[in-house]
Amino acid sequence: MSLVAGVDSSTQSCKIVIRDADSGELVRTGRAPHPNGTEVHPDRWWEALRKAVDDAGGLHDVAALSVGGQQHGMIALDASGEVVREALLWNDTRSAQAATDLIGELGEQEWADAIGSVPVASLTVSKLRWLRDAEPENAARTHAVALPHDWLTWKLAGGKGFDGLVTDRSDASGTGYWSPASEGYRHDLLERGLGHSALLPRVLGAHEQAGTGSGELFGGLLGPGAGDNAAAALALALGPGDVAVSIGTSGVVSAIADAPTADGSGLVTGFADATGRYLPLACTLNAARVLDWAAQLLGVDHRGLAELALQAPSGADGLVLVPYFEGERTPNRPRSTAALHGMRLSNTTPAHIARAAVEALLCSLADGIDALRAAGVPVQRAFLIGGAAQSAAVQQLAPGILGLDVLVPTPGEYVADGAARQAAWVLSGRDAQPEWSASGEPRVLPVRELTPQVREQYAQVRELTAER
Ligand SMILES: Nc1ncnc2c1ncn2[C@@H]1O[C@H](COP(=O)(O)OP(=O)(O)O)[C@@H](O)[C@H]1O
Ligand SMILES: O=C(CO)[C@@H](O)[C@H](O)COP(=O)(O)O
Repeated sequence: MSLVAGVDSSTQSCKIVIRDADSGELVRTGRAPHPNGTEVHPDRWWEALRKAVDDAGGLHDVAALSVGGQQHGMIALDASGEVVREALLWNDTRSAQAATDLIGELGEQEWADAIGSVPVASLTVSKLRWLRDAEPENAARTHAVALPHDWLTWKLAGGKGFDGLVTDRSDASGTGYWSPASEGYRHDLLERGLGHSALLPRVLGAHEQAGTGSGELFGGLLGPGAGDNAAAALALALGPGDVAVSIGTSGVVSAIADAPTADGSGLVTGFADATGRYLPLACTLNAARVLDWAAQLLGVDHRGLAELALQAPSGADGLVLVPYFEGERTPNRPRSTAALHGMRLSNTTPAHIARAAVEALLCSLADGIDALRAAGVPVQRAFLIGGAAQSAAVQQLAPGILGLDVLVPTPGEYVADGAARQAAWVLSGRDAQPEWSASGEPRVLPVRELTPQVREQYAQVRELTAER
């Protein structure tokens, strides 16, 4: 029996799954937390990976490993491979003005045609422009630019020299200087951001080997890895009409497409997937943490929050939360704040507030699904994944608000699973992906009653927020 490992280095934690390479059967798992904040030294991610590996009982018997990770994070490396400054994460919005400047120079549709997406604060190219303008000395020292999953794969291989710095097309497509349509880097756009050229990771094919581990933490075969959403799509084996709805720190709706998208409105980012196809996606900054906020405010745990939310009526008697606590990316409102509308003495009970929080989260994801449809992506059913997908209230309200049958796969780490599946693919040396039979059938939650009034009252107040 050969074993493979998949890593999810996500915003809040590092998770690892170890599975049988042939059947996909789960053998063991591990996890470790990441520090809070939107500016993190990559060494903290390496430390968390080491702890997660320990927690999983080590990698001594693992033949191949791939890393999936949070997308877009800017890791600037100097000529000797040292990190120039803390990485700026996908949800750091200080680069909002830089994104606006980049759009002003080229135009929305021109960016979408060039790289599949219109720059927002999250994209790496906007963060590099911020670095150029705010920290010119750090920009000048930047010799190479990597993403979180590229850097961790490189560290596993020993972290020496730049020949081993590799990435895959899914994560490259979230940088803002790689074109899914032409499958190549746009060095001109990198230079437009950073102000000078820099070395970029080599983009590997979907199941191409990325070398071997150095032996310090892992000595087996390394896969190319993937952006987290592409890794989850690999694990779910999404088909036409399927949408993955991921509720982690980010709220993401994504689908597999056979052709690249170029949405000049900026609502849908036209990324690549981890199999050679495409992954149109809409991503919000406010998802699981909206429920974390509500639970903390009301002094309950997540089970208690779900119970409260299910006690209140649909629409929370007109109490509507606009959940832009962290600013927002989709729609692009980086300076926005959250707002609670329609407050009356009678509808501000804990149950109403809990209900408004869950409805706000689902309405913002439903807006993302509308944007996918408007970009020509067929949408028929939704797979619910990510930490907050386990909320009973989210599960119960999702079909009515999303207007779709919802499938809840067996609780698990779908990003890490997708990375493990990629590792098995690399290990097999075959062109076809491994057929894994081990994952159980998802639970189907059919649409019983549509609740369009919840989305209508949300749409009425969605624009009414103060700037930070
Ligand atoms: N039962 C639950 N109900 C609501 N939220 C939950 C539940 N379980 C976990 N979460 C939340 O999910 C988030 C972690 O999900 P995860 O997908 O791992 O995030 P990320 O990928 O961004 O690190 C946390 O904010 C956590 O509080
Ligand atoms: O920015 C995006 C997608 O474009 C996010 O999906 C990040 O990749 C972070 O994901 P989580 O850690 O929240 O799952």
